[in-house]
Amino acid sequence: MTTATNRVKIFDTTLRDGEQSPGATMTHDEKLEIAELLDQMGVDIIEAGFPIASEGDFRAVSEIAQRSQNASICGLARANFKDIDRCAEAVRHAAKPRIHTFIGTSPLHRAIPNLTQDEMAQRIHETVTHARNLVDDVQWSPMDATRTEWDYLCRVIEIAIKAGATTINIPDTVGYTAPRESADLIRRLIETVPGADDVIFATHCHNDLGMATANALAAVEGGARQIECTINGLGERAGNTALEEVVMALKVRNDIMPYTTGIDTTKIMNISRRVASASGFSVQYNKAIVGKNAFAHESGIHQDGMLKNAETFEIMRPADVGLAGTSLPLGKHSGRAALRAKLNDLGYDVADNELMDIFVRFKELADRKKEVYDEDIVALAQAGAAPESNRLKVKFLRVICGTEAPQSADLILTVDGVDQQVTSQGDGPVDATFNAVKALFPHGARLQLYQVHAVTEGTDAQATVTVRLEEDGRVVTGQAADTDTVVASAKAYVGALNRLIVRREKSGKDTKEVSYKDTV
Ligand SMILES: CC(=O)SCCNC(=O)CCNC(=O)[C@H](O)C(C)(C)COP(=O)(O)OP(=O)(O)OC[C@H]1O[C@@H](n2cnc3c(N)ncnc32)[C@H](O)[C@@H]1OP(=O)(O)O
Ligand SMILES: CC(C)C(=O)C(=O)O
Ligand SMILES: [Mg+2]
Repeated sequence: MTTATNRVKIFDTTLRDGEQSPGATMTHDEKLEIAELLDQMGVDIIEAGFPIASEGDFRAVSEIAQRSQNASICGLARANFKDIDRCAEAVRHAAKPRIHTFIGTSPLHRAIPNLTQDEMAQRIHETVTHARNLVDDVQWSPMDATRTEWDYLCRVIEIAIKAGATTINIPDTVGYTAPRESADLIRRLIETVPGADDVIFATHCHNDLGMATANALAAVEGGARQIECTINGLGERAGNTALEEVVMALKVRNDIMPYTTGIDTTKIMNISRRVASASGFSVQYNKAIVGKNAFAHESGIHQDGMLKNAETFEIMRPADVGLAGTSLPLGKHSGRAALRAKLNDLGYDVADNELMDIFVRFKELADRKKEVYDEDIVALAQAGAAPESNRLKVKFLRVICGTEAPQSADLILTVDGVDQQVTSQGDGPVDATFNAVKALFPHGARLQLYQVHAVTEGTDAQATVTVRLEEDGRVVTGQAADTDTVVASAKAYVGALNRLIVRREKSGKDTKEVSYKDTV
């Protein structure tokens, strides 16, 4: 039975082994919701808890058993009648109930209850027989199988099969094995143990050495037809095999691993997020399949490739795991192709020279900012380049501010191509800066509006500053964006003055009357 089929059963233990992670406890309602999602996504067996562990675990397993539509519902039990009876009681309402009983068979684990090999063998015979008298579907696990002596492992597995176990799970309890050994172990057990062909062999791997997924897949190649796993790889210590990883590996590399599962992979992202929020274990950004960056590309060369052909840098489609699409976040490593695509998305159809100008300012911004958001790009596109014809340009600004007044601003303003410098004081850094501008470019315009708007969230967000000036009925507005609010303020103010100069020229007013402060 074991290897005759290429269908691999998925046994999810998020609610049992996953919940054993310190700090990952889930509420009753969260467990019911996650079980429902697991059932809907096509998991074959849900290990819903350890019924003897607590009243809460018992209640969760019983209720999940009653509600489950498709999956077998399994509970865990130690090798004693009390645990097994409690487990049977919890799963009895399931359409397909399963008892999973286990005992540690390695020398280290045999020493804990201080049982001889014969005494433990006898205990296995009695407990599996007892479980099988209660339900038809019994899974037995020699805990720490990968550190159990070969002969003894074969002996106890044979006993469990003879006592009625229908699934033999081979746990790598402490994440000790490696892929070749994992495959060989299952293959040799199936070849050696009498009755092995009548049961399903399962693999249950932990990730202590980061090999849980590789070991589980290798076990399948060795003949295992059930993978025990958890959503997001949640589980004891470094976690268990991640469901999403083995399922997607079997799907994407079906050419070399021709096995199938019953999982609807488009439900992966949703359940991953739900488990993350219920357990409080957020998913690391670079986690395979479900990490925030698993389908995100920031580097220009990758983004350019993705825009031309998504297969260049993605081996699966985001939709296959339930994601709306690939994301091409803009950052310091991005190039023009992605910037243009983003501008187009945001409704800006820019000519090549405009793109070049925005790109230069975008790179300046990206060098200072962790992430460049859509709103930042809009701000860059709207602020526009300082035209070459502008008579005033902010070249340098340094402000001293803090609890001790007065605040001061050291400004170099390029006026008609000549750098002029002044240090001014004011009531706050913006006031000091505006005083400095006024000192270098005296004018009678009245400040009508000064407005600061944080473009995005975070302390490194760009500020967009709007300055509106009025002079002789002429109203001009300047706008600028920068991660430094005072720099944005200076640029917006100077931008408004440049527009004022243009308006004066257009209205025929002699600009010569504008006197520039002649200082260094
Ligand atoms: C590899 C795994 O994931 S194994 C599953 C681990 N999960 C858990 O332990 C979570 C739930 N556990 C619990 O709530 C508690 O440990 C309980 C309710 C099961 C037991 O609690 P307690 O009776 O207070 O025992 P405690 O946890 O201190 O020690 C475990 C006992 O189980 C025994 N034991 C451990 N595994 C097995 C087993 N497979 N079969 C029989 N007995 C076992 C130990 O020898 C020890 O027995 P002792 O009390 O006679 O010394
Ligand atoms: C209970 C068993 C199967 C287990 O979780 C392990 O050995 O890791
Ligand atoms: Mg485990």
